[in-house]
Amino acid sequence: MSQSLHFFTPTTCSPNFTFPKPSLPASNCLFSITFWPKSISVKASASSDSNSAPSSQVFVSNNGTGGGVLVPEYSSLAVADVSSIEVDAVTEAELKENGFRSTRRTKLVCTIGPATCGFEQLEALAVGGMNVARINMCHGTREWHKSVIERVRRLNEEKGFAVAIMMDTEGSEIHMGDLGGASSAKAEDGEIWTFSVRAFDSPRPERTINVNYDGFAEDVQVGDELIVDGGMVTFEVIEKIGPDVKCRCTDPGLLLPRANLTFWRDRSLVRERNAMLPTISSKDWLDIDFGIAEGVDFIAISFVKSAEVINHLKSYVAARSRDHDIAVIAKIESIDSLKNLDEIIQASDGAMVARGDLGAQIPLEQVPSAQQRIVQLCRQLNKPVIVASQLLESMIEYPTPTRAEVADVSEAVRQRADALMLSGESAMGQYPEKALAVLRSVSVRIEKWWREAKRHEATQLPAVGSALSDSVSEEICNSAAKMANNLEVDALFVYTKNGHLASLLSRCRPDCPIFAFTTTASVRRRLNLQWGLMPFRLSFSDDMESNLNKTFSLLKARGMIKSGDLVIAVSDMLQSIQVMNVP
Ligand SMILES: Nc1ncnc2c1ncn2[C@@H]1O[C@H](COP(=O)(O)OP(=O)(O)O)[C@@H](O)[C@H]1O
Ligand SMILES: C=C(OP(=O)(O)O)C(=O)O
Ligand SMILES: [K+]
Ligand SMILES: [Mg+2]
Repeated sequence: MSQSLHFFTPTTCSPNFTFPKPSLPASNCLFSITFWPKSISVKASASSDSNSAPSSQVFVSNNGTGGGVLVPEYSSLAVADVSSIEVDAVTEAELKENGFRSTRRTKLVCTIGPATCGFEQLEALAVGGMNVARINMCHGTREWHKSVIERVRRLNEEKGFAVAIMMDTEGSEIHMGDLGGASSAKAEDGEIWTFSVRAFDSPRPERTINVNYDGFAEDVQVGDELIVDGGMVTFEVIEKIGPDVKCRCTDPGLLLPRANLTFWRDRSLVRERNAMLPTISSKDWLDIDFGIAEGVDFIAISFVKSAEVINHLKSYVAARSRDHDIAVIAKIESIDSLKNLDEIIQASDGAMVARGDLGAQIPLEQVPSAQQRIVQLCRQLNKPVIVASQLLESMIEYPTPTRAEVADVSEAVRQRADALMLSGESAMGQYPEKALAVLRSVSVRIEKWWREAKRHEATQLPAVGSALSDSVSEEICNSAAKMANNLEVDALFVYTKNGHLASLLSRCRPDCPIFAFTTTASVRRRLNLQWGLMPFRLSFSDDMESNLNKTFSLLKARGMIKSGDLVIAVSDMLQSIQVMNVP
């Protein structure tokens, strides 16, 4: 026997629309609930017939201009063409082997570098759970990045993955040159190194470092502390000779190509000049044009200072990428981005807690509270959030993580961030797949622990949109997620064209996985960054009865669901909630 609950929202109907009586008995329908502007009426009906006789449904169009009655045909569980739903083999295997409950909800982003740029290496990462591949425009040539994008795309096409591409801009940060081809250089305690804006002949003279910022020698003062990569190596400025700045190493360590540089005076970051640099440099604009032309899914903007630059970029992108949306992610990695956090996140399509540079700009002990604040705010404003940098730093060199790293990953999962990111671990480390496996297993374990402990957060999610139709969507998703937890359903199904309803469900962080059905490959890839969403590509109609029957038969044919599984479905064509057992 199956059941269904319908929530209808006549408030968004045209004025002369009249509601027909539901024709009963409906196929899988035991209850229908209708939301009226001032009252709620509940109708109950029962059917012993579990064969799929369709029900009449009242639907309300999502733009609030129309409505009508759908009487689906008696077609339903016909032979399914199992190829007409796109899902990757990993999700499929995960569902078949472990069932709904144990699927991973936290998404994983891998930075692609020399260690992972080959097709087989990329495939291994996709099989290992990579949801988003990040290319960092600080490093490598555009041709190199183009080849990575092409390989990921081929992987998606040939193997059914929905790995999204995130392009990360260089930004106007001050950084070192590329060490003349060396993979690293060791700076020892007390050594004198020269930092200069002069380009050196190759081979690079010993203990010299090129700096990309012309104002460098002018800006630093004798006595300043020069911090490489947020503290991997520290120098003290001892002398300035024209364009050359002589520094003594005070904290030894490994210098990596293009490592970020900050300088501190009297224990605080010198940022006056930095604040004058543009967020998006001329080189970044060329990279952005490249990203648009290549059809990347996300553009992450480094060193965002204000919402203005996000709005500027979003309108630029919207005017140039007509055929598919590119989401703009704000990287929170500077003092200014923390100051203007609310407006920046409000303007963006998502955010990244870029702890690498953030930890070089604020005292390290303030990074955890900043992370928590950013993650919470993103959740409230319904924007996906990525926790990035040094999650498993030691795994660049070693095959197992430190206990402290596992605790850090657990904390990010416990905060219910949408995604975790690998940087050097996957770009140039010795154990990219092992690092990914650690993120995967820690995520699954902590998520399970959270559910078992029934730690549903008490936090009330504030309203996101202001229009009535937005509020209706939010209420539907909040209610559906709550019902899913209370009824312990196996899965939530969401049918969404632009992905909005899926993100609202994800925001509720329900106990069960969310199967998100969408019609385009680009929306499917974008949804792959969001917590708990399993994105499928499927063509569907405005007729929910036939959509559900089609989905059930396709998923059953692939062994991803079975008769009797309890499912709650919501859709953005028909603002309703339906509860049913898979027939
Ligand atoms: N496309 C690339 N080509 C060469 N090396 C790369 C590339 N992407 C990343 N790397 C290497 O991986 C390291 C970590 O990557 P990431 O965290 O993205 O950069 P960064 O250290 O500059 O913040 C980089 O420092 C660099 O050594
Ligand atoms: C993710 C970060 O940015 P990038 O790796 O580009 O410096 C960071 O600073 O933490
Ligand atoms: K970057
Ligand atoms: Mg950074």
